[in-house]
Amino acid sequence: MLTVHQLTKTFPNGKGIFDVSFSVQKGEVFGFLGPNGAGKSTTIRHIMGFMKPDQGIVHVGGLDTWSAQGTVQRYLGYLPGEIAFIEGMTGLSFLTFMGELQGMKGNERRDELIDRFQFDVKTPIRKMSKGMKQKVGIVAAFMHQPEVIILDEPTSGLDPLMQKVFINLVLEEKARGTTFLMSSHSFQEIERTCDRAAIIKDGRIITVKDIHELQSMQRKLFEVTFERMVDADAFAASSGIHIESREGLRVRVAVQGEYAQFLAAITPYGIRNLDVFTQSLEDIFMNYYDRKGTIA
Ligand SMILES: Nc1ncnc2c1ncn2[C@@H]1O[C@H](COP(=O)(O)OP(=O)(O)OP(=O)(O)O)[C@@H](O)[C@H]1O
Repeated sequence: MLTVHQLTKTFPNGKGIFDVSFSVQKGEVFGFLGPNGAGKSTTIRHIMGFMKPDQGIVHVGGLDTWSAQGTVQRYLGYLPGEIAFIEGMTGLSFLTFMGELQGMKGNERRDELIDRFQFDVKTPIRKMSKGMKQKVGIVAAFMHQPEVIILDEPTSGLDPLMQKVFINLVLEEKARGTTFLMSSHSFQEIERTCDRAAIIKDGRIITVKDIHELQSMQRKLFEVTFERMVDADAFAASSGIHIESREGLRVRVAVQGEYAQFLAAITPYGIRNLDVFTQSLEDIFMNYYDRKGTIA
């Protein structure tokens, strides 16, 4: 449904994207990850047909997004990283304007989405918080029910409740066969929605991974606070457990998949508290990259 083939764009300062290739199947949710300045937005702007590549091509539904810009736009929904709203508009006047551009028939879906995301459409956009503006942008990307939706950091600025509403909306659209490309920093969002994810660093794709493979690479850090110092000492001396750090009664253990072994190792002792920290998605990829030292 979406093919990015050997896409290259070099800016005058030497930065840009280089030989970027991946494809997204119909009904697939594809995550696009990478640190700041990695090239996510530049790739997305090419996918949208806003920039002419130096080399390479982007196809959506078999059409070249640069040369067939006008036609392709009708199949696409887009949430930019930073939305440029037109001065003086309210949420509703912006959505009406966008609906007309998209040739949208009927406002039922739009109004249903406004209702779900719970915001006052009559508020002037310049008076809206970042989160409210983001909600307007999400409604604009989804309301015309496009076949392909491109989202640049969709949940930035949304509170946890609204992040859930968003995730459910993506899953619902995915079930209807909508194709997604989504840049994100949130593991939860990627884990709950994506089938595969690519990471880009310094303008180059490092790897494309199935989400289950990604989950199995994820390390969790358990922080165990023991009741007694003697227990903490005994646990810290157990074999097969990877101790990250220790401060008195508090021991931090890194666990990657071997949960049963970890649970068996703490069971004999009195535990005052147990906390768990999840390694960020970027850390996983960065570790993977550092370990391999080569492009996978
Ligand atoms: N129009 C431009 N002119 C010159 N350099 C640019 C231009 N647009 C982007 N860049 C540079 O290209 C690189 C990739 O930028 P891009 O905005 O695509 O990154 P990103 O992955 O979206 O980052 P972020 O997570 O911060 O949004 C950066 O080094 C950026 O400074």
